[in-house]
Order: sequence, then structure tokens, then C-alpha cells
Amino acid sequence: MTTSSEKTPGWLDWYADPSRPRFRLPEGAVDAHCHVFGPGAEFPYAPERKYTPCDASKEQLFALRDHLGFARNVVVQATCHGADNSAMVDALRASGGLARGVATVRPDVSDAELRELHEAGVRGVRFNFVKRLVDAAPRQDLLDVVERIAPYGWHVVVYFEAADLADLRDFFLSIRVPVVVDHMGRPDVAEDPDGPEFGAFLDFMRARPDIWCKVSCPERLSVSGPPALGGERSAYRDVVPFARRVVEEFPDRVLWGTDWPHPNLTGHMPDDGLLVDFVPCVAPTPELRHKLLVDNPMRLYWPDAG
Ligand SMILES: O=C(O)c1cc(C(=O)O)oc(=O)c1
Repeated sequence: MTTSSEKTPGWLDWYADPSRPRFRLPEGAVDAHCHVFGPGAEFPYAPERKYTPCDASKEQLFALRDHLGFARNVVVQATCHGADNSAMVDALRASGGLARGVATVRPDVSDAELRELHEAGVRGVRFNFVKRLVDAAPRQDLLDVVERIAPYGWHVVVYFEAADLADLRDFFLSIRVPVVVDHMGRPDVAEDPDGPEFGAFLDFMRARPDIWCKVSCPERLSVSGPPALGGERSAYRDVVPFARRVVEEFPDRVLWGTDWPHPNLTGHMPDDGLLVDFVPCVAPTPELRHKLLVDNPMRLYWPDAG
């Protein structure tokens, strides 16, 4: 429980004046992982949150979208808002159909609430297993949520640490709707991409054709790569072999997102323009980039569009 409304000490604010990416995003590109925070005065942060962020409004998110050259957003419910989806839903409703959402719901969510979320543009729920972000929810509760959302055609987004995959794998495989993994399951990029830890992740991806992966958050995963700051256009080199491996083996079920406003970064805050310049490093051909940025997110979030 966090009662203070003060921003968590050490927290870095999002980058205020991002550069324009040198890499031109393909037309119709989707930022498939980003958040809104509050503003806290309008959408208070959840009492059970583990951190208090800086505000990051829908207007600021949409301005970034336009500046970077994205056409659409997928707004993922951030843990600091708990299961109160109001800020995220408010962003979806204001987007004129250009944003879809991923919500957090409890097993006792009513059908009326689910219908309302669906109408607003929610297409999935998020299950979070990162201990610094949430207290663990009972797995049966999560399976009950799956039963509630399955009739809407939604998927489940999962966020976990690589070390926990062995314990979570069977549970994930028992989820009877598509599963989308946040941030590549947080590999330790100091390890060998051909080693057992990442091998276990790739093996998990192979277990079912409807397991997707966001090759996002190099700024979180990088150990040695230079940060996307100060004009650095080859940032996060140590993450590239991992992300590229996933993109090349599973080109039709990968997604990419900025993760703006980058919760819980304390070491450095990336220039989002330079972060976009990371994309061609992990998706080296125009065909792979089009799948990653346009075809795949459109199939998952806007299946009825054009
Ligand atoms: O690694 C993180 O700290 C983080 C946190 C959240 C959240 O608080 O929802 O979302 C993310 O995608 C990543």
C-alpha cells in the first residue's frame, strides 16, 4: 500500500523533448505498448500501488504518437492504477478509434463492465507476475478471469521475469485464449542468447501458435548497450540478438511498443525518438518491420479494419 502522493524517489520523468526518429515508421504503425498515468488529480492512483509515477496524460501520449509517426496506440493498464481502468478507458474514448486497451480486471467483474470495456476498445487483460510491481494473484482467480473474457475474443498479456518462466509455463499454457508476453519475458541479456534461459523462452513460444511476444523495452533490459540519449542511434546493442532472434523465428506474432512513459526507470530515461531508431536493428528488413509494426498489431487489435 502506498499512501504518499509524492512521486517515488529516484523516479525519472519521461523525456520531454524527444528527437524525430531517423527511421521512418511505415504508414499505419502501432505503438503496441504504452501507458497513461493519471493525471493523479483526475484519476487517482490505486491505494495498492507499489510506486507513485509522474503524471503522463492522454494528450501527452497522443502528441508523442504524432511526433514519432505512429498512427495508433495500444494503452496497457499500468499497475499504479490497479484494477481501476478509468484513465486508460478515458484515453481510448478520446482517441477517436485510434487506441485499443489492455485492462486489469478482478474475477468478480460484471458482464456490464466487460461490455463497457469492450465498447471502449479494450481487447485484453494483463496478468502481472513481477513481484516488485504487484502482489501475486491466486492462479485460480486468473483462470476465472480468462473464462469471463474469452467470450469477448480478448487475449491475456503476461509480464514476468525470465527466472519465473519455469514455474509459470504450465499455467500460461492452460490459458485458453491467446497469450502475449510483455518485454520478451525479461531475459538477462548478459547471458548467451543461445543459452538455456533464452532457449526456454523460445521453446515456450514454440509450444503454441497463439503465443505472441513484444520485443520491447530494450532500455529496461540492456546491461551494457549505450542508452538512447545524446544522439546515440545504435543504442542497447546487447538486447539486439535476443529481440532479433524472436522477430526472425516468429515474424507473425511479434509486437513493438515504446513503453512510454517508461515506469520505474531510475538509471536513464530514453529519448523516444532514438528508441524508435532501435526498431530496424531488431527487424532488419522492410517486410519484417511491416509485420512487427503494422500487420501484427492490426490483426490482434483492429481485426475488422480495412
Ligand atoms: O518494468 C516495469 O517497471 C513496468 C511496469 C509497468 C506497470 O507498472 O504497469 O508496466 C511495464 O510495462 C513495465
